[in-house]
Amino acid sequence: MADLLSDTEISDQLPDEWSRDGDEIVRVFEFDGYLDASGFLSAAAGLAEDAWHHPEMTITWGEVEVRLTTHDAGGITQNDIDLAERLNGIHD
Ligand SMILES: C[C@H](O)[C@H](O)[C@H]1CNC2=NC(N)=NC(=O)C2=N1
Repeated sequence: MADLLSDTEISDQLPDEWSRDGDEIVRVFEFDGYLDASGFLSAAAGLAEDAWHHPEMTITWGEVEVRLTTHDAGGITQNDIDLAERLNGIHD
């Protein structure tokens, strides 16, 4: 199981456009419309399944909010940081 990151490690490693919210890291990805957002959601789900690390994702018109935490560890681990970077990679 992945170890919890320290506050310093989290702040040092937060990927671009992500922020910390307690025991989660969060980013709102923006899109031109609902179908673009849903396409991202589907691709993100594939990356999550591939990583076997699953975020909470909320889709609204033109936005997908992604929240990551490691449930097994009870907080933020390297798994969250790594998946956040991969999600940035399919959006930015
Ligand atoms: C049994 C355990 O829940 C699974 O191995 C995986 C599934 N996906 C997961 N996703 C997240 N975000 N945290 C986990 O701890 C986690 N665990």
